Amino acid sequence: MDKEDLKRQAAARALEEVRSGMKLGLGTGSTARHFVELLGEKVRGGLDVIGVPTSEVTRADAERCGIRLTTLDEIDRLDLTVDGADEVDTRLELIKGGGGALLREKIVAAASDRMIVIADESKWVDCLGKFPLPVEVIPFGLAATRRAIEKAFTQVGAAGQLKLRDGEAGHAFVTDGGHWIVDAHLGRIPDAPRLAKLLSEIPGVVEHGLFIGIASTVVLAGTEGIRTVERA
Ligand SMILES: O=C[C@H](O)[C@H](O)[C@H](O)COP(=O)(O)O
Repeated sequence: MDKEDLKRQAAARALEEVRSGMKLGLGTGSTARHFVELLGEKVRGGLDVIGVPTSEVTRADAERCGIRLTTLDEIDRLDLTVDGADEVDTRLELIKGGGGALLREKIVAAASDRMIVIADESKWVDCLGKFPLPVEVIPFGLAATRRAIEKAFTQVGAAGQLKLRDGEAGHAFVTDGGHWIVDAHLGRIPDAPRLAKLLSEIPGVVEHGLFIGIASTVVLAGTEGIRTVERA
């Protein structure tokens, strides 16, 4: 069984939580794409749901799958967001943003009554940080923002290289929101909740990939089967 099979299994389990009439947040990434595709099959079979996509890529996938879409300007709350993660720790805190969608993902997840994270077992970690932490920034004053981010790392006892994410043709990667991303190769994040707070206070930081206190449930698919972990 390869990793894509595991991702699809996790997505299928999350789909069991979806009922007609639900307003859904549709995540971004390869695991969330399995959920969107499986949801599309159910929609074509008569399931009546509406979704808010967390990226332009997911919008295109959802439209291709025939899922009705709306925005958070049209509806105020979502019943459930289903999304992937780059890392999930034992407290269900997350690193997200490996695909650059963290800002819209966090806005949508925060507007949802529940967030189910779907992942293959490789995403489950004891301590966040081995995956580089994405930090979404604006280009203006970037050197000052980088210095402030590095100071925040020091304050939580973390350290590592901060790298501007490359896009196409040698330009910086640009998010759906028109911002840039710096990835922090920290290795370990000793106090993720405190780092999240410190990063959020930096003027040039638009958002960061630490999702603290947001995920309700994680569905992990592994070679031994599927495990569901609820936030304590
Ligand atoms: O920006 C991308 C999102 O945060 C994804 O949910 C995350 O990177 C996980 O993606 P994948 O399911 O492809 O590992």
